[in-house]
Amino acid sequence: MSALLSLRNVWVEYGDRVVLEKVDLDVAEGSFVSVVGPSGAGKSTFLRVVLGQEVPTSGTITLDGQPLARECGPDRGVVFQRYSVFPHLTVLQNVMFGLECTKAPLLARLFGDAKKRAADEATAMLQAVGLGDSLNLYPSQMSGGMQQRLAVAQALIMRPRILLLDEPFGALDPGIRADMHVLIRQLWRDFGLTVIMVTHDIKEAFSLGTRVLALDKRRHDPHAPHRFGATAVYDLELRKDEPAPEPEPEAA
Ligand SMILES: Nc1ncnc2c1ncn2[C@@H]1O[C@H](COP(=O)(O)OP(=O)(O)OP(=O)(O)O)[C@@H](O)[C@H]1O
Repeated sequence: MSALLSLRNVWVEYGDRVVLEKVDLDVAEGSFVSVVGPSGAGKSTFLRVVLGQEVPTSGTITLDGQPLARECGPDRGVVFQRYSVFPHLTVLQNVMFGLECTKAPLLARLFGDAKKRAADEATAMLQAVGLGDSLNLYPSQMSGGMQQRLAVAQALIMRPRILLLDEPFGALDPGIRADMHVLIRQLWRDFGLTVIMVTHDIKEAFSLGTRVLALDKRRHDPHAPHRFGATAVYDLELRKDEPAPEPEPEAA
């Protein structure tokens, strides 16, 4: 199967500081790639490059065989650790906003039948993430877990080719985090998603991912720690089909 996303000899450097070096990677459609690595290894930089927020110093990235567009389009969805929802919009408006921006780029507003169709589509997506009863709430009226569900719905409504998750559950309490694990696996299966998730939680990386990628420096110069960057030092293909079931919570 040809790769959905390919990185070839990708380097990211800031002045004389090398953050990523020689990253070569193929991500198959339908895979769930967990990215782990020590703090400062360049995991978020890697995501920003795939998102298009950052242009690599050298190397090529293709999505569906095409060079990655400079600006992030609807082909890439993203959910960050901190809530990226609009506080002044209701849950439903937050999810409709992306559709309105795409379908009515000048006004970012839809009317009549087009608006009704967008509302129906957004409502269905909100039901899929478990917020079907919260359409008219504002983000400030919701828990952190609910806001992350909303952020996931916002990303998925654009039907991205690839979903990027940057520590999406890092700020959540353990119980809520477990609920989010169940949700994201279900969405991954139901929507046939391709996911790249950065996490500090090794257990999370292995329980959710079909593949675990570790970014770290292969070479280290103690006299010039910035001289070498991180690359994929481990690349473990776990399962072809679907992740293992969520482990039972540990007894207190
Ligand atoms: N715009 C920038 N200019 C200079 N250095 C940068 C820039 N962005 C990131 N860096 C450096 O690149 C390195 C990698 O940062 P990055 O945030 O990608 O690491 P990370 O693995 O995601 O870290 P963490 O796990 O702590 O979130 C860090 O040393 C950081 O200081």
